[in-house]
Amino acid sequence: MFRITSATAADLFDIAATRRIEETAAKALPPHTLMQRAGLAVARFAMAVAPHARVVWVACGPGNNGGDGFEAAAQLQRRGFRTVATRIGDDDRLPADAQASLRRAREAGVTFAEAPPTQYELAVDALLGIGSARAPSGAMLDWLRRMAEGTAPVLSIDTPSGLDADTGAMAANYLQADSAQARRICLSLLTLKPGLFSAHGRDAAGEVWFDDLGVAGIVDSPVARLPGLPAATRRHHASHKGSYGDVAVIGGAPGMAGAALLAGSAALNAGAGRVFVALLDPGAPALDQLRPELMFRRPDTLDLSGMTVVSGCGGGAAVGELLPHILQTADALVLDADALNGIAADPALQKLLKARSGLSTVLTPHPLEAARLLGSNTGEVQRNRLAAAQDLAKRFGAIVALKGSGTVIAQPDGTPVINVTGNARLATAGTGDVLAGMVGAALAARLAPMAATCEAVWRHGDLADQWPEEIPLTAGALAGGCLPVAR
Ligand SMILES: NC(=O)C1=CN([C@@H]2O[C@H](COP(=O)(O)OP(=O)(O)OC[C@H]3O[C@@H](n4cnc5c(N)ncnc54)[C@H](OP(=O)(O)O)[C@@H]3O)[C@@H](O)[C@H]2O)[C@@H](O)CC1
Ligand SMILES: [K+]
Repeated sequence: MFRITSATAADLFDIAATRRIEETAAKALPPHTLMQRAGLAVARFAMAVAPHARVVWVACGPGNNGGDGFEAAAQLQRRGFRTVATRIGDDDRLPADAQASLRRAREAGVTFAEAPPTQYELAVDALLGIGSARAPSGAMLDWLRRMAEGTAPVLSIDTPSGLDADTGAMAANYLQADSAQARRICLSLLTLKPGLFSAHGRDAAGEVWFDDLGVAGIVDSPVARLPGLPAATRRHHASHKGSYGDVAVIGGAPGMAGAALLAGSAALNAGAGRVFVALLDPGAPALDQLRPELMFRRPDTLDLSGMTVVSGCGGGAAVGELLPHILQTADALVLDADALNGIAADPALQKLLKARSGLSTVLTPHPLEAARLLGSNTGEVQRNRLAAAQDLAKRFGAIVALKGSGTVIAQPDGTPVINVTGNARLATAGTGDVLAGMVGAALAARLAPMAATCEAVWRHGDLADQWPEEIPLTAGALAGGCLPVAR
């Protein structure tokens, strides 16, 4: 059993694969073994989370997730914890494994109650796991709300109830209330699921822990993976600024120069050899006094053929006119914000983007920009972030970093990555420009496009995670805090 952190590299399996893995493992073991292991793992974990609990409330659902709950309740009761179970569902409709665990809970002396205890020190959510089929309602929803709004920690078995383990979508968001305050922990069993790390998954699951139930040697294909720590890249002593590449930031229409400067300064701090800034505002000053290293050029004077171009960044509609040239000549390319909107609105630009397939091209849309490129809407994108990012990557032959809670990095072929660094403090203007600049620097340093994007996204989120609480996180400060890709 271990905790998932930003350093964890791991495969993620969808519900279908998890069921296949469970079936194969169950066949190789005596009946009921997996559920007993699951219940024991949960009970041990519960004791570590709340060692002094006088009452543990276990809310059990009508399927095998509820079975894991009965089993955990039995184990806790046997270890001297007063355990109160509330349950949804009829005895005779329970799956066989769950029926066996229900009997064991009764034999162990677990208290079965109609309503939750008024006082408890730990709540165990065993209502729904990967079999969640619709929005929780009635007593189930009441209990989930009560847990979320209580002060005792909530331990979700396998998945938070009602969460789609494939997508992280929540059919009924019982966490939306401002009163939701409980510490949340999820113990994922057998496999780690992508929905725990994307969309609503992060908020619903809280801390994620994993127990493989002793089932090793999984042969199924993962649907995504957690990337783990970026590989450390060393700078050779005999290197020069040319070794780390040129980045050209093209953006900054009138009134938006700041976006381009943020991307430029992030690229510089992230280690690019030289950074050129081509502002689309003819009246913009040709020097940043605070960053004299940034070299200002007119967009039409830059030879993009040997450069990594970062485009978008406050480019407004003006960037659209330059995009045909950029798409056809940039050596490596990061497209963000206005560049993506320009492409979404123009089939000719889409054709030019597709024609770059095989070259280094990275798109960094937020969900609305992704929706425009896909011709769908934000709700649709958020309902299945993995699928949306993969669809975009395939459609345009590019690496796609779909930003948001659990940024998804997809490639045209190959397993996508879900990034686990970052937090809501990044939800402020300009942080996307900083990310685009960081990706640009990583591409300019000749990292492969997928690795460059994963690394930049990880570092960008990690900066926010390490940010001191008492210091405001602004995009400018974030750009200033970037560390070089290679050190
Ligand atoms: N077998 C084993 O040994 C092991 C099993 N494991 C555990 O099993 C879990 C998967 O079990 P599962 O397949 O039974 O699904 P589960 O999540 O319990 O729910 C299905 C039930 O809920 C019902 N239902 C659905 N939505 C509902 C709603 N909104 N409101 C009310 N009811 C709703 C649905 O009813 P129906 O849709 O048929 O009407 C059905 O009755 C997995 O997550 C893990 O915890 C692992 O520990 C490994 C060992
Ligand atoms: K659960």
